[in-house]
Amino acid sequence: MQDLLSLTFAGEKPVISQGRNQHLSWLWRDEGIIELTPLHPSTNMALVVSCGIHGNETAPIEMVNQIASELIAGDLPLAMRLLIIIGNPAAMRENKRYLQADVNRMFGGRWQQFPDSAEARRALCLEQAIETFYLSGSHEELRWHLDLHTAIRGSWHTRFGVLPQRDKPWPQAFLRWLSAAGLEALVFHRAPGGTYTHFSHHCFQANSCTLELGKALAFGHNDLSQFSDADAALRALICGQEVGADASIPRRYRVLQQITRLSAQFRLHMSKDTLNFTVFPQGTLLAEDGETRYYVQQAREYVLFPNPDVACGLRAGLMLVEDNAHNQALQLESVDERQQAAS
Ligand SMILES: O=C(O)CCC(=O)N[C@@H](CCC(=O)O)C(=O)O
Ligand SMILES: [Zn+2]
Repeated sequence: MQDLLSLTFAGEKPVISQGRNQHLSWLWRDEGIIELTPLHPSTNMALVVSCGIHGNETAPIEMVNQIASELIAGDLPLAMRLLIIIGNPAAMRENKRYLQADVNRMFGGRWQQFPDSAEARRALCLEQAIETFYLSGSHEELRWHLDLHTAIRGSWHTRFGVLPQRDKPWPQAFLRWLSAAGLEALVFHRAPGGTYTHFSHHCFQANSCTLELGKALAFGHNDLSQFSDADAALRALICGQEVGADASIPRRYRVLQQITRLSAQFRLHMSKDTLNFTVFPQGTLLAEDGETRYYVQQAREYVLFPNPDVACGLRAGLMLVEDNAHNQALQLESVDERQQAAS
């Protein structure tokens, strides 16, 4: 089979839509969606790896495509059922985050608010792909979903994870894998949302994480060596190998407030160069929108995903606080120390 990315980019299906090698059988489920089934499973995990939910976030697409090619060629063993997804092929062809509306705000049925939109149809297709995949396994299967993205801006933490809202602690094995993937920070949402990881976690109890790997660049301009730990951890997971326990422990942040763009009057008081995880002191005016003003409430808050150009009603930024009381052995210096040193 021609590789997943080339076919998806060309809007084509493989001539033969299924096949097998000494390790696995594979099935082309839909545009950019391949299901792989091991002939000799060694774990009871069902793993979804998605990328390209935003069409211009190309580094994870390149990384996942390489792994998919090796699996299909029989060069990589497979330990578990695996669903590989390129999320928004139409936007990917145009090197755009989205064409009409952000697919990663549409999950959990929110796509119904966008009648006649191709991206709403894709969101429904992506929901159904996960549902079919998870529900076709046994009840005992351990479900994981890794949704690979890149950030629009540079970040004080180059690689980080964003976890959906959950009322109990995340399993240690999952957190250990996220550390092994080279994530410097983990951000914990405190409210439900329309992302793919919220959907897979809340509807199917998957261990789900949005991985942010560097900054969005066009195909061919990515330095994948920055993500070698994530690549190695993904390959180890897929092959059923344990990841090492010697990785640095990621710093933890939780979402304290969301800045929402309410109207055309919205003004974000940050420069285009403000990095993710930049710290702001208490009382700073962050944004205003008519009568509504957003201030830093706690002694210090860190901004994530500041973006004044989102559609009205959507997130224009998140404000975070550090949450590291439990972390006895943090090996990374805090971004405050690095920001002080840089100023
Ligand atoms: O850099 C940005 O502004 C956005 C990068 C991105 O696409 N992030 C995801 C995070 C999803 C989550 O909260 O889990 C998104 O905005 O959809
Ligand atoms: Zn993204």
